[in-house]
Amino acid sequence: MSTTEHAVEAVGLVKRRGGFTLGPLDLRVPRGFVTGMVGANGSGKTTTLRTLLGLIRADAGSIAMPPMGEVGVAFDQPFVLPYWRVRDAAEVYATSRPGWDQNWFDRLCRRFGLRADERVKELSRGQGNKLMIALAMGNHPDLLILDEPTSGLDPAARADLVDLLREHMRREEASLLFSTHITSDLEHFADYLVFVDNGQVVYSGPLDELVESFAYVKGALEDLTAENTPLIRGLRRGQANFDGIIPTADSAAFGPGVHLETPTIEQIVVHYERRNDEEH
Ligand SMILES: Nc1ncnc2c1ncn2[C@@H]1O[C@H](COP(=O)(O)OP(=O)(O)OP(=O)(O)O)[C@@H](O)[C@H]1O
Repeated sequence: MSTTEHAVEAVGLVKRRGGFTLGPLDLRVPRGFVTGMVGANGSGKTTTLRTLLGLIRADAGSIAMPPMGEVGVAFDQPFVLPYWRVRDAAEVYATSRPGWDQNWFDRLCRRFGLRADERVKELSRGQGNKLMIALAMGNHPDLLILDEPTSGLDPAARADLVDLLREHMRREEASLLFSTHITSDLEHFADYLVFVDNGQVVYSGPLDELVESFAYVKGALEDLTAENTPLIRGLRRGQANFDGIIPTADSAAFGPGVHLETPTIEQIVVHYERRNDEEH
C-alpha cells in the first residue's frame, strides 16, 4: 500500500474527443476522503474518470493510481453482458478482482433487492446501477470510482446507497471519487469537490471552502449598480428582483437591502454555469 496522501493524482491531463478537449488539468483525490465531481452535461466528468482509469488513453499528462484490479469502478454503461445472470457477473469479477468476497457481494445484492438468477438485460436502469455498484464494492476496494451512482435510483434507494458508501468509508484507507448531478448527495457527505466546466477543473478543494468562498445574493433590481453588477455570476433578473452568486470577498459592494446568504452547492453550480441574462 502506498503511503502517499492521494489515492489518485493526475498532472497535465489532456484528452481530445471529437471537438471536445479535456484539460490540461491537474486532479488529486485525497486518500481516506469522499470527493464529489460536478459539472454540466458534456463538461467532461465521464471523460475524466475514464481517462484516469486508462479506459481511454490520455493524449498527455501523467496519472498515478492503483492497478485497475484494486479499484472498484461503476459506470452507467455496464461492463457486464446483457445475457449474463447476476451470479455470472459475480463469477467473472471474482476471477479478476483480488480479495473478492462472495458473502459480502451476496449481502449487497440482498440489500439492493437483486436476485442471483436475474438476467442483466432484465434489470431496470436503477437495478443495473445497483448491480454495477455491488460488483464494484465486491472486494472491499480501497478506491471506489463511481460515475453518477445515484442516477436512476429512487429517493429511498439513493439514501440507502449514500448510507452504504458512508459505512464503506469508515475503513481507514477507503477513498471515493464519484460524479453526480444530484448536488444534495454531496451535502454532509463529500469532503472535497471537483467542479468541471467545459473540460477544465474550475475548482478542486475542500467542499466547505468552496461554499464559504461564495455568497448567494438576492435583491431588488434597483439595488444593482454599475459597480456591483459585474461581480455577480449567473445574474438572473426577474420582473422586480435579481439573484446570483458573488465571491464572499465582494459582499461589501452590496447595500443593506440586498440579502446575502450561504449558498447551497446547487446554487453555486447553477449560477456558476449559467450565463448572465444579458449574455443570452
Ligand atoms: N465517444 C466519444 N467520441 C467523441 N466525443 C465524445 C465521446 N464521448 C464523449 N464525447 C464528448 O466529450 C464531451 C464530454 O463528455 P462527457 O461524457 O465526459 O461529459 P459528462 O460531463 O460526463 O456529461 P454528462 O453529465 O452528460 O454525463 C462531450 O462534449 C461529448 O460530446
